[in-house]
Amino acid sequence: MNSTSAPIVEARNLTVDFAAGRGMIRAVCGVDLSLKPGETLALLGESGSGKSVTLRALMRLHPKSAKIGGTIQVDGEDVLALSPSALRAYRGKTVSMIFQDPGLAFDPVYRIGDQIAETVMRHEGVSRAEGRKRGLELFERVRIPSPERRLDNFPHEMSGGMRQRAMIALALACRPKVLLADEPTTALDATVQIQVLLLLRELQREFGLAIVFVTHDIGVAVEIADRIAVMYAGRIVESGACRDVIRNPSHPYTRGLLASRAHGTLGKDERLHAIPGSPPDLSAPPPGCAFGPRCDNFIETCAADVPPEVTVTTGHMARCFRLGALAEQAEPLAAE
Ligand SMILES: Nc1ncnc2c1ncn2[C@@H]1O[C@H](COP(=O)(O)OP(=O)(O)OP(=O)(O)O)[C@@H](O)[C@H]1O
Repeated sequence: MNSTSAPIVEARNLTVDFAAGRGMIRAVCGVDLSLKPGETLALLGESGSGKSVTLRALMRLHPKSAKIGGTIQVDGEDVLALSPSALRAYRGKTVSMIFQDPGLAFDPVYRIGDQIAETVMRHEGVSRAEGRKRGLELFERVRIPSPERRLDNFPHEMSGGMRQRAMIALALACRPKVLLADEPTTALDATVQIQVLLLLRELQREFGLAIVFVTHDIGVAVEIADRIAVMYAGRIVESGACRDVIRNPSHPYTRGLLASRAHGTLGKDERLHAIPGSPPDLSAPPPGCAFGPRCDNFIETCAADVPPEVTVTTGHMARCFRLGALAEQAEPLAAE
């Protein structure tokens, strides 16, 4: 990663609202994100915290009914102002996405090699043979065994781990600059998960990709990310370099995430049992700090206002009125 280069992804004061009954749900409230080429940012938080909605907004994949505010600049383009044709080029050539379920990326009735070739042909105007050649190179690169033969597979003919690799190949087919990853390893068993994370790290170095990686698993975030942004109820409540956030977790929610992780590997449904209570109903969020009702350090001020960003150390911030008091109680957490 080049620490002096300008950001390739920059979102400012991003908001996403959905109509819900007679009111609105604010799923993303004033998120700021900045990412340099070759850098990985993990968006970490429990279910419903707004991670996927944020990621989809960067891809402009939110439903038409959603109302989006703020600004998104990617590789110098104003993403929210792209015309339909510019948006088609943007998706694939500038930014690409991988999912937990490769079924979202592949059409089950076409051979995988044809789908990769079609994507390259559509974006780059090359011949089918060229598209196929790119597919073969990518299958070799993501280490799919017998790549020539595997290109002729239908998606259901591959194992879960192999389909995940094929989806990564498809996502990289047009050499994007930014990869958006929505829990791509969550459904895989632990060994395959590590292999896919290592592969993503290698590809990132090779292609200089910037990656935004959504996960509910702090262990996965530590494995893949340079920086971590912790989301709660649509806001980033803590962010910083991975080592700073892990060594000195400053928001009570981040501490809860780390404490729950310290109890062992958690399944998707049993995560975060260490934090009592559940996230707020976004159609009627509590006043002030949304984490307040679950927080052991709650004081009246917390219900009065949304906490501002407070600097913990350079490049590390948390949104909490109690940072000073918490720092005094801090015990080093050895989660690395
Ligand atoms: N199309 C939609 N219409 C209405 N509400 C939505 C829509 N998509 C998401 N939401 C709401 O936005 C909130 C944030 O959802 P989001 O999927 O971003 O959470 P997440 O942190 O990615 O969690 P998960 O890991 O479960 O996907 C949730 O309350 C969700 O119900």
